[in-house]
Amino acid sequence: MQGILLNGQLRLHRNPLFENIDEAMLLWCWPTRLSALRRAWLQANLCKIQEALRARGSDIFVLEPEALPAFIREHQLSALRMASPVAPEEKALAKALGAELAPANRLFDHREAKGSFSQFRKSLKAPSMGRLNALPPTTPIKAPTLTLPPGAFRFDPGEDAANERLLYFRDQLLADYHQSRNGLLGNSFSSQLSVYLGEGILAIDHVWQCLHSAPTGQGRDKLLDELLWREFFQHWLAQQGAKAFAPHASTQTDERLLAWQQGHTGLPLVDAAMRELLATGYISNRARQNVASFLVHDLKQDWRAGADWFERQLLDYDVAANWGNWAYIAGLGASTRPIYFDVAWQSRQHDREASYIKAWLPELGLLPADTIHNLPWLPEQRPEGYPAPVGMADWGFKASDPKRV
Ligand SMILES: Cc1cc2nc3c(=O)[nH]c(=O)nc-3n(C[C@H](O)[C@H](O)[C@H](O)COP(=O)(O)OP(=O)(O)OC[C@H]3O[C@@H](n4cnc5c(N)ncnc54)[C@H](O)[C@@H]3O)c2cc1C
Repeated sequence: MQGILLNGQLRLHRNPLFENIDEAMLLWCWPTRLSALRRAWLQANLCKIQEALRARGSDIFVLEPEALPAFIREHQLSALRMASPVAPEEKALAKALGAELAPANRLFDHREAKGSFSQFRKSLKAPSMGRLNALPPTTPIKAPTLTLPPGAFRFDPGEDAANERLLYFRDQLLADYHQSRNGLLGNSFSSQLSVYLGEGILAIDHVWQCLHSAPTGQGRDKLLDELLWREFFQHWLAQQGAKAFAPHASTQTDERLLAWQQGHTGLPLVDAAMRELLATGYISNRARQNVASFLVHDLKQDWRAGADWFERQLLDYDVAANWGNWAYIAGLGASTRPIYFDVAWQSRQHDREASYIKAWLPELGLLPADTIHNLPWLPEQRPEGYPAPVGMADWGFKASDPKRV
């Protein structure tokens, strides 16, 4: 019998891994680097899919990665099918296991992504829509029952919840997305579909088709563009291979990395975002850009330490989107010019009333928004318990090297 590894394609519907297979052992392997929160989120999604698979006479075996070879031997699996990987580590694993590769959660097969995003975008025609409605194969042996982790998540787990969010976003939020997308606080400023796309709980072609079917407008066009950014990084990483993880000029990390990770840098926007990330496993794109730029360009820490931290924390972790965006900001990726986010300016621009900052940093609750944004503070303005800034490259930015945003 064959084995099917569901990593990256963790869903029942439109799953190319199920094509032309009636009986198979369905497997899923834990990633190696992840926080307790991300593990719990994945476990909640695995519980959902196990329930749905069992209702169809199938099941899922969840394994630690080192147990996979023994499992294959023990159950005498004749072959292993998995989604075509993009990152070198997963490619090596697929090769070692002699896996048969099925399409990954992408809109296009191999595309050139060597130049800029706009060049990539211009080269695209309409994405190919899979017409897959293969049923999951039956699994003859019952797997251990997975237990739902305690506690609630910011997002509802499972394929049904993912589809509900997709439709809600299309019908209620998409039209204004071009205006709301730089928001920081709440669940309405963007689609928040990344938490379902990361592990393939939603099929990307289904998402594309669904959002494309909405009335045309700036919100819809901007969102479709973002899906192409996702696509761009997938192809970029596949082409870069190990080069995508190359060190920067700075390979240092020091105690400021820990201050950044824990949200104790003394820069309110950065601290709010990093504490939100720790608490919920998700932050907005605007927040990600700011904290990444701050770590690399202001704190001069090794960009890979930041990407590695995000890898562990993000519920929506995606190897290509994460490492691709980090490299991009560091100036090592698709853009060779580093991108510098002026956190003080960004903070005023995107959190005018400081409501995001105050939501995550209650110790700043009594400070007027103007004071919060007027950085650097005088020592007497800093509330007790809130740290002094651990560093900012240049409070009054000179128009020198990195591109300022
Ligand atoms: C440093 C850094 C690390 C990131 N790490 C990840 C990651 O691990 N996983 C991840 O999915 N995204 C990552 N992103 C991209 C982006 O921040 C998230 O996709 C987005 O914030 C998720 O929220 P959303 O689904 O509401 O996005 P929306 O704004 O609603 O966008 C819709 C979808 O488009 C795609 N998308 C949007 N922006 C980008 C982008 N810049 N790059 C690639 N795809 C994009 C995502 O699939 C997203 O779900 C990262 C960005 C930065 C700057």
